[in-house]
Amino acid sequence: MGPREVIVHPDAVVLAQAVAARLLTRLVDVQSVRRPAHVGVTGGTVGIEILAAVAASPLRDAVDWSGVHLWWGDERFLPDGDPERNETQARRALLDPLAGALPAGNVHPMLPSDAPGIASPEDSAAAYARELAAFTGGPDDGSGARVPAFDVLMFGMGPDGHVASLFPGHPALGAAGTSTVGVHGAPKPPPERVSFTFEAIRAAREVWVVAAGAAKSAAIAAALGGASVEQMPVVGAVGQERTLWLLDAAATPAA
Ligand SMILES: O=C1O[C@H](COP(=O)(O)O)[C@@H](O)[C@H](O)[C@H]1O
Repeated sequence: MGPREVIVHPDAVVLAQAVAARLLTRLVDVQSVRRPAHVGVTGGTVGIEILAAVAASPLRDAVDWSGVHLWWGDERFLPDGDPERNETQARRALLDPLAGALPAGNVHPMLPSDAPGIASPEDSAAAYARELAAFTGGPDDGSGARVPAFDVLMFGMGPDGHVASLFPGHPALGAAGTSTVGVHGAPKPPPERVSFTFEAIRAAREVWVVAAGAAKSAAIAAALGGASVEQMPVVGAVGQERTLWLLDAAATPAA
């Protein structure tokens, strides 16, 4: 695992455009050497702006979307189509514009609260763990965090330093031996969520943390200053090959 790289862009609009361009370039590069590519997208303000910027970019046609699988690092445990679901927002921002290019079978949302057989965040988490394991190749021995080797796993960060739906001091931080965890009592609504575990996150080739706005700068300062994962979960989001923190100037603490 390499050192964390911090890249600062002037404002949130440029940040979203730059991350979109970076993502599209990464996909083109990956597709020149292997297929399929696996990407984890994020919800949140800047996360959805990035997806909209991807949809609006002429570079999107440089990617063969039939060779890309899209996943989510966390989801709000709500009914299908709820406007607060990360999936619903991503469909509007990116998936609907890509319809026809990105096969429906390549899109892997976490199951909503009203899906058949899903009664709890744990049910949805378990279903997602099975879906992830099906894309790892090799036999499923039913143990551990079995995930595809994500080419990019992207996360927003809350003002409290949460990443995915792993919140400071929350029991889900310690989930082990599995790729996903059901979350109850999240301090940010809705309280019930489904999240990747740190084991799943740390298996990614590249982890990108994206944050914009002055409300994030105290958490960034604490994380860069050596806060623990328990205090600032974002510090636990580390990739195998690369960890990028992509910030705007307002989120960047003064040197
Ligand atoms: O609830 C969530 O929040 C975070 C960060 O959101 P932001 O609006 O402060 O950028 C997001 O990354 C996560 O996916 C989402 O579920």
